[in-house]
Amino acid sequence: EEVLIGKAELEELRPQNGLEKLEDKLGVLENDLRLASCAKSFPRVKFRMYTDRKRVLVTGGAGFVGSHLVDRLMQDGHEVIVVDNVYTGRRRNVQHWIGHENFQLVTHDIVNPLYMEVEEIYHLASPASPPHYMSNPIKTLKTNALGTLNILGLAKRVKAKVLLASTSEVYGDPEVHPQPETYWGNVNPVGPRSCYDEGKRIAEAFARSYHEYEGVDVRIARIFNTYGPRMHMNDGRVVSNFVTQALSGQPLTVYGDGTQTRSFQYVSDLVDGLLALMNSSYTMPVNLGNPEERTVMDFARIVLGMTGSKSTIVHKPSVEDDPQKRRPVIELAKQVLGWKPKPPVEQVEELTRRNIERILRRMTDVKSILTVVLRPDFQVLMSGGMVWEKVFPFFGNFISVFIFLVSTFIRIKVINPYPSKIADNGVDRDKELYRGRVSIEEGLAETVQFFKEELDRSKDPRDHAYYPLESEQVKDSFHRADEL
Ligand SMILES: O=c1ccn([C@@H]2O[C@H](COP(=O)(O)OP(=O)(O)O[C@H]3OC[C@@H](O)[C@H](O)[C@H]3O)[C@@H](O)[C@H]2O)c(=O)[nH]1
Repeated sequence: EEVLIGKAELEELRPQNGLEKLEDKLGVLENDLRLASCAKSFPRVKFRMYTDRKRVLVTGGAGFVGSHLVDRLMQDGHEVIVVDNVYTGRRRNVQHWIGHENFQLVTHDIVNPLYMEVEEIYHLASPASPPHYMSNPIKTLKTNALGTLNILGLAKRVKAKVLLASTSEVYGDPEVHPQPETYWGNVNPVGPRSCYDEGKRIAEAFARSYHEYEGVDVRIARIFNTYGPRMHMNDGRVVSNFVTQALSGQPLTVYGDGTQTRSFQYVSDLVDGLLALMNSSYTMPVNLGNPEERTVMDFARIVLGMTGSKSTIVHKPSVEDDPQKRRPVIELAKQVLGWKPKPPVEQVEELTRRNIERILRRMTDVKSILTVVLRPDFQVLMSGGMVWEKVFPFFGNFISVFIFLVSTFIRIKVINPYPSKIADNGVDRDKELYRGRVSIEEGLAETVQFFKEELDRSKDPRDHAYYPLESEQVKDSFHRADEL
């Protein structure tokens, strides 16, 4: 009987025990869930062992070019330290990495020395837009001269490789066209642009001297006009000005007669070039730019066409010392880096290689065929008719042309003309990273979409985006902060 009672009691206890355990477990799960919902989700990064992971400093990493470079380094699994005074750069450009264990944002002005242990330095810090760098020429000179000195000093101490972001402006208003690296340039040393072009020229001279006399491993990139998402709306350069003006119905401001030329490269091409240069062993200057040259007037028309804007074009007085033509010779980059901006055909080949098998595998029923054919990259494939020729050897080309036309129409009219955009649900953080585009039109489409979102955001009173150049008081005190 005793045994029986014992059993009964045990039976009574068992479910209760089980329930308690279950409750405990639920509690733990609940907590996990709460933590998970608070936790920030980051774009995916490659995993690297610490032996294989580099510590990389990017000065100016919160800026337009810097932040795209940071994206690539982070995605590649490296540790990235951004040093930026967030003067013309913005926290928002790297917001999607803040809190990531591989990422650190340090607010610091490189005019003052800095001490940290790093293996590679991309030295991009400097205002780059003419109205910005002219707004305080002394500050611009100090950033490029003292700032570069500080960075080279740091590189020397910690034996880091350092890449200097120089500029096509070292060629001044060129008398040689297009410009090879061997051209010494035509710069006015006392003109309004001298703070920037002479600033960059002294930075190059510092870099070369540190290389020759101190053995610092240097790289020098002469960057030509670059555009893309994350340029600031009030940046003042031609791309951001024209696109913002076109989108808000303002007249496009062409300085002078608009016959001056520039060659525009999309930012992802530049990032490819910077990474290739760092990984090379070439220590002399290398041009990085897209040799496709256009007049400013042509560019205004392209922007009007792209945006479908009814804006007019007005002419403003020409800018003093404005270079009249600019186009890079990129033979050196091709030769020593194996780099050139990606032309459409190369991208198509790449897409073809990567996608053709996957696409064929997926086409099993009507729904899956539709899902696939509405993808923009698939449409690129379709135009060649390669896939359909494989499926239906005789009608292949007709089918491909038909599908291409219909799907392009649906994508543009019904779905979204700019498909790979920032995710608005905050789940797919990968989409915050901008991808390379296949032509100036597509690059511009990405840029236009970005500015559309910026314009909407700027109307939202909850947007606290802080931009020093827009506040007179901050601007003034900022300029005086390191007065000599
Ligand atoms: O609203 C505008 C802005 C600019 N422009 C013109 O468009 C051309 C391009 O001007 P941007 O201000 O975009 O750039 P710039 O080519 O003068 O300088 C650039 O050169 C290379 C980079 O290294 C530098 O960061 C950047 O200063 C100039 O001829 C300028 O006069 C306009 O016609 N209208």
